[in-house]
Amino acid sequence: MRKPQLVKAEGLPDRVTIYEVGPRDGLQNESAIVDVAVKAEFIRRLLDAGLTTVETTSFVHPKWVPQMADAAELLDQLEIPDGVRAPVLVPNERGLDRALAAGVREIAIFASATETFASKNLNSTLDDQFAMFTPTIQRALSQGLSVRGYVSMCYGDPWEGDVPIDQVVKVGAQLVDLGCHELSLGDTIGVATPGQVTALITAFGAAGVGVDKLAVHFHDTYGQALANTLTAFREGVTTVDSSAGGLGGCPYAESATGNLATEDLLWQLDGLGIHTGVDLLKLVETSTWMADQLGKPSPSRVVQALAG
Ligand SMILES: CC(C)(COP(=O)([O-])OP(=O)([O-])OC[C@H]1O[C@@H](n2cnc3c(N)ncnc32)[C@H](O)[C@@H]1OP(=O)([O-])[O-])[C@@H](O)C(=O)NCCC(=O)NCCSC(=O)C[C@@](C)(O)CC(=O)[O-]
Repeated sequence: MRKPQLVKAEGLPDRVTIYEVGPRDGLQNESAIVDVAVKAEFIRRLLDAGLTTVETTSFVHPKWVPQMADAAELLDQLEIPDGVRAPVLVPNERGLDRALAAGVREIAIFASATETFASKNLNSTLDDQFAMFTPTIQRALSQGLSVRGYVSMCYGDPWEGDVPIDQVVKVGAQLVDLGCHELSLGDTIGVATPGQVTALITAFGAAGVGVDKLAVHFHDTYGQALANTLTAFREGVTTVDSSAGGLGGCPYAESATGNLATEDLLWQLDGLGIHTGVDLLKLVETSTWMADQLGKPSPSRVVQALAG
């Protein structure tokens, strides 16, 4: 299999953690509901490819996202090896109850930076969403779980347009204050450009949330995801969300397309000599297998170039 030529560049980290979201962010957006056994096999293959952080599913209301209704059954079919992080998305205390019953050790809370998306995605408001998150995070922490926080619509919102940077920072800083160990900045509809990325990371730094706490999460709607990710690395971020095969989207933001593909990210990181511990060939095989299961080709450019 072809590999990128290794040429290092200045000002980049030596290693990066890939936070794989394909089984959750990817499969939540498939119109057909994927069989639970296929989901479990997908996750096993991702782990076998060397990914050590895989967001497996979500404990949201099954009527809101029927694709994730099998969360408990899926976790029951998985054995998570020592040293692997397998977080799940949880919006509220009911979701936390279900996650705890399934033996989960890490959850991810997801907040909106805009009023409209808080209403559409959480049936809440910008302020009231914290009435849901606060007791959920507090109880999760008291049970020894670690909690990641997402902020969605950081760089643009399909209904409200530009999103004030202060509004994003306010929501994110509140999540960190509540005890989130990591904050993932979501470009939910894939509109960000590199200048925005630098500005947002800088604004978080000024608010006391340093790059050691930040992760980036780009959708690739306008083809900017890799440029944005590289910008974030140059700013000192070392955790990046991506989705095997470029699966993804958000059912409550119609203009959201697939996430940054993990293979496209890996091609760049391997070329730059940045360590991830992930085997590109195995990942391409996994995404090709998953594309067969879904009956449609992977949107990842690297999967398309290397498969077959
Ligand atoms: C937040 C809610 C639950 C509010 O939904 P709601 O209808 O306002 O909930 P409620 O609190 O009023 O409760 C109504 C009923 O739902 C039940 N209920 C309540 N919660 C749960 C639960 N967790 N699991 C199961 N059942 C639940 C609850 O028990 C009650 O049952 P009843 O008493 O009527 O029998 C709903 O809006 C929801 O589930 N939203 C999730 C939407 C979602 O999953 N979106 C995709 C993920 S976000 C994303 O993709 C973006 C991200 C993270 O990737 C980053 C980026 O790209 O930006």
